[in-house]
Amino acid sequence: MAILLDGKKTASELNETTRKRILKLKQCGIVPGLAVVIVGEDQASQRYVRNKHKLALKLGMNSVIKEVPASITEAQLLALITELNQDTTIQAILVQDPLPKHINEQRIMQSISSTKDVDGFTAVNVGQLYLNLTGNYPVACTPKGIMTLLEKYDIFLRGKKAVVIGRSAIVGKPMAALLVNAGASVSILHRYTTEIAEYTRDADLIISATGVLRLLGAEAVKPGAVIVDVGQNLDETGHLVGDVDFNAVKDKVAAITPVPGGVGPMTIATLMQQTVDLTEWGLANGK
Ligand SMILES: Nc1nc(=O)c2c([nH]1)NC[C@@H]1CN(c3ccc(C(=O)N[C@@H](CCC(=O)O)C(=O)O)cc3)C=[N+]21
Ligand SMILES: [Mg+2]
Repeated sequence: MAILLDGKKTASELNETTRKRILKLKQCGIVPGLAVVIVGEDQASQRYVRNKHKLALKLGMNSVIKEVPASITEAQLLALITELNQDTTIQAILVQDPLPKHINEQRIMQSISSTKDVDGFTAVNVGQLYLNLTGNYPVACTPKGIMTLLEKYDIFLRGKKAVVIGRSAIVGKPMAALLVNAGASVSILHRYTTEIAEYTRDADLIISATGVLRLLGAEAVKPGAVIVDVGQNLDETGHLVGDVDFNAVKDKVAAITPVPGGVGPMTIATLMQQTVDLTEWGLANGK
């Protein structure tokens, strides 16, 4: 059986550090504030947002949820973001993806102040990541959380063959940038890749973020590979599972993230970590 990359445990350790940082800030009269904007009533999104809210409160931060109907106009949503950009009690803003089709998602995400962009979605923050600049800037929470998890388990990346499946702005692209910056050789696969297994069979590290049930089985992975599963799919029995056929690969690979209890909790813990980062960075700039 492979080593389980325990995201639940690693996240709770990270959350403990975050809680202490918040305690210190509060002793100076500063309370980190996270605003989460949720548009419409998508079931999964509502559950994620509730979980984030509960954790934020537990760690002692100020958590604000802005729930708006799916019928909101783009102009109204832009006005809400402007309001949050100017709100001095809010240090971090997250607009829950996906947004309704009548709203231009990029226009909304790019309207978030780059100094409050806790997801690292704005062009200036993406650019800093891509250029591997040193200094303080937020990075997309799921890929950053994955890097924290790989580090925790001493997974060596320099010179390794990594395959990222999925090219989204939220996971695949920032994940690939982080891995390249860490010295891995990275292939980004996506819906137009004709033969995924051609790449994954040779990979030392596979990050799958597709939402396709059982995308990868035993024949698609190399013995001793490390598997990170970002998928959140429901199987035929209604259980939450990833993209990878866990039971089929677990005795072949060296390490694998479980779903649930792998990447998901790391994403939320990283969101909390970066809310405190943004708060502290704002202080350093005298804001
Ligand atoms: N602006 C934005 N930033 C995001 O980071 C973002 C987003 N929009 N939209 C949706 C996706 C998805 N996402 C998840 C976070 C935690 C779990 C998570 O905690 N999963 C648990 C299971 C939770 C359950 O019970 O369903 C686990 O895997 O153990 C899952 C998915 C963040 N996202
Ligand atoms: Mg994709």
